[in-house]
Amino acid sequence: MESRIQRVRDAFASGRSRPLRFRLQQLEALRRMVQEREKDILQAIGADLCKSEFNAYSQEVITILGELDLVLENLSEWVTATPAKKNLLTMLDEAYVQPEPLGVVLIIGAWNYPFVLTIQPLIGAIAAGNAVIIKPSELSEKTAQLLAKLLPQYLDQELYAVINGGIPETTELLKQRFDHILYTGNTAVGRIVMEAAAKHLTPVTLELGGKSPCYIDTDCDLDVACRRITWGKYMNCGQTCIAPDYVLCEPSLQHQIVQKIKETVKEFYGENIKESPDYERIINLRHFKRILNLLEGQKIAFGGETDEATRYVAPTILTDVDPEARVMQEEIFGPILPIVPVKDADEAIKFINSREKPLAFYIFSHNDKLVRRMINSTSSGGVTANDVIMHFTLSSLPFGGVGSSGMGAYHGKYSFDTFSHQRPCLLKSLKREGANKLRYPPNSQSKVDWAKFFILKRFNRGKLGLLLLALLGIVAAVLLKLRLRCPVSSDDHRSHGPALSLRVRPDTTEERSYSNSWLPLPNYSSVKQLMNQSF
Ligand SMILES: NC(=O)C1=CN([C@@H]2O[C@H](COP(=O)(O)OP(=O)(O)OC[C@H]3O[C@@H](n4cnc5c(N)ncnc54)[C@H](O)[C@@H]3O)[C@@H](O)[C@H]2O)C=CC1
Ligand SMILES: CCCCCCC(=O)O
Repeated sequence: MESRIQRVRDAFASGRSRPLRFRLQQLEALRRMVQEREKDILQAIGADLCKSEFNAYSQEVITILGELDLVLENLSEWVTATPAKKNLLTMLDEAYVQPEPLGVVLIIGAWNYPFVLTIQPLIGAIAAGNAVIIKPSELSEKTAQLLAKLLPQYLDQELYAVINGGIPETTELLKQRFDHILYTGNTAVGRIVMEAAAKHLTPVTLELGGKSPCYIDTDCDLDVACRRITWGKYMNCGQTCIAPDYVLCEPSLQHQIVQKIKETVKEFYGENIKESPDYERIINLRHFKRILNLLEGQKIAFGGETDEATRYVAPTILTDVDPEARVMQEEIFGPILPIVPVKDADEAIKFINSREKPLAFYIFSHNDKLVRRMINSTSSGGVTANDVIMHFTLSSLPFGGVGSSGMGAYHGKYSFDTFSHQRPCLLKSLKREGANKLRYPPNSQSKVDWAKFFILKRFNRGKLGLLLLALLGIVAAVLLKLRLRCPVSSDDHRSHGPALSLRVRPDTTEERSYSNSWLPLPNYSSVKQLMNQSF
């Protein structure tokens, strides 16, 4: 394993993952893979989770194709250095922030959406110019095998490697040094990952789980709310990290909610749910038994049927659930929806805040003020109001947890940022040494005054020189502003302005032409004179 990772590290050290052109090529190859091998991908997901091709496509493949389109369209902008604000001391220098790849990234995927949860972070890591070790979940075995077969056929084999295996292999993998680890899975293993990462001071993104609450207000269209909740709760047989875990509502709503969800389940999955191609199964026997245990001693208002042979658990609703019950202590990750009655929204807020911070929070209400109040009085990885799951699908939003539901975020530009180091660069010239005198010893009150002026923009009114300098500074700033606003002739070497002169892409680094001579400071020599007099 060590030598495998070393090969990936060597490939990264060769520098070939860095040029924008290369990154785009790899991402295009990945898109080709998804398009050309769509059938294989859908079949593997289907075999792992008993999922129809339609569902595998709309829950997983579509997300990846959308993410690839977005990244391919925007990457050239994201890799570009951003000019940074300067102060009086650095106004003649160049200051910019250049995103750079971190190095070798480890991506550990989970089984519940085995394709999207592995490939979506991979897209971000490639986009940011990294080399990647991909460790798919061993529980979604078919998808893991397919990824190990397909990715090397389309991507650079040395830079991107798939390592398959179970806990022993992952444990071994975690002993190695990486430059970033993105782990998706349960909170307990999240701790193991973070501990292993700490040994190498490796930064981590932890995409964990938790119990995502769903508050239903009395001022709400219950038909719509229950349809959306039914969709998000029973999709993938409840095995969705941001599924609404439980419902909080006033006692009077309980019965209606049960009725409406019951009707919707029939509408979605027909009379015989077991026969529905849209209803999945629990991933394995261990999880099946775990979910069964959660039902013990509970009031089942709907569903509750199970079949061990096929790992079927019917869409189920529990009512009047005691907050201390086991089903309210751990993430359910199955098709069971407990309803916990609360007096009102304030009690719901207290309830949520008394527990670990969840991955998602959902609120259904016509009352916009209440929606905002509940958002502002709670904390969670993400929020969707009047729907569930949907914030995951918007790649302009960062996706991730907070507190015990995780740390860091990804999706779209946020993935690029997660896998990049934002490198601050200040490029000075060896000239203009006079201006630097004030920071060299021996120090004096006069130098401190100058430093105050340059850095804090404060000056001692008693000192005429400084006052004059302040005026000059203002004149310089006004001139600078005017220059930025006014069009300049094309033969003027200063016509590019600061923003353009700083737009650098990784494969065109050699073309850097940031000239800092565009900055007008006609009074520089008088400033210098003044400074020299004063020191
Ligand atoms: N925040 C998010 O984006 C998501 C979070 N999740 C959370 O993941 C959980 C379900 O996934 P799991 O059953 O944990 O998935 P899992 O059993 O597939 O484990 C995830 C990964 O951790 C590795 N792993 C497992 N045990 C390990 C150990 N002892 N040491 C080292 N590595 C180990 C596995 O090899 C696998 O690649 C739920 O809590 C769910 O909420 C799931 C999907 C998305
Ligand atoms: C519609 C696709 C949702 C995927 C969400 C991934 C997860 O929450 O486990």
